Amino acid sequence: MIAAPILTLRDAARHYPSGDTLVRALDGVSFNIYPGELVGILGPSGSGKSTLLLIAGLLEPPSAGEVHIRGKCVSHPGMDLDQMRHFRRNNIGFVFQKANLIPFLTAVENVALALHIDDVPARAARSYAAHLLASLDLAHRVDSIPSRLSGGEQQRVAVARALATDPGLILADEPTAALDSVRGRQVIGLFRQIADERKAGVLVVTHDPRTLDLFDRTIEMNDGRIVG
Ligand SMILES: Nc1ncnc2c1ncn2[C@@H]1O[C@H](COP(=O)(O)OP(=O)(O)OP(=O)(O)O)[C@@H](O)[C@H]1O
Repeated sequence: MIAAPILTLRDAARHYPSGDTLVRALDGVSFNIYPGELVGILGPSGSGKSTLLLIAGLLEPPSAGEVHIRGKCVSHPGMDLDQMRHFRRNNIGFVFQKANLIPFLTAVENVALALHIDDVPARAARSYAAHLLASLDLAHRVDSIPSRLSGGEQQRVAVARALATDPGLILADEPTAALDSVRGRQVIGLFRQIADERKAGVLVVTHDPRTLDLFDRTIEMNDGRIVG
């Protein structure tokens, strides 16, 4: 039996007014992401990749169309923003180009913070955060502040933070752009492992052709549409 999709976009569009015209940043996009899949989003600058992540990540409602998570409609043009925030916090982890860690907190504190927001008691949050960091080969770095970590280590802490609430869906916007090829491959390798072991769906915007062999498939964008 084929598993149900974790994420579905159905004719999703996002338009921005610009003077007298409308910029069609996303122009009617439909696809499914299944649990355990690692999918790359490719396309030239301005093709709509980041907009697609904004809509799929429930950070903005679409101008038209729907977003479903595990078969439930969680975003459409009239959707309540508080409800979208609720679905986002319970289902989605984000990783960005820069790790954006809080500079005066240690690695373990940065990860545990994601759990404090969900009212997990401090000791349990710290213990789970340390466990997550250890699973990403950062056991020796739990008490280091970000400036003592390499770029690759900082990005692995950001991945641990994204995993803290055990989301079924991970969205990443150019997570390897600031890393050398070896560290970039490690980060995509980590996403591969997360998809395989946690059965999360992982969607990664990437310009990095060196890691494409690690993906199950790619979605190619141009002018706000899927072209391949
Ligand atoms: N808030 C906004 N207001 C107006 N236009 C926007 C807005 N956000 C995006 N756009 C436009 O929508 C189009 C798609 O932008 P988007 O950032 O999604 O592309 P991208 O493929 O992620 O580009 P890049 O690879 O350069 O990050 C572009 O023409 C952009 O200028």
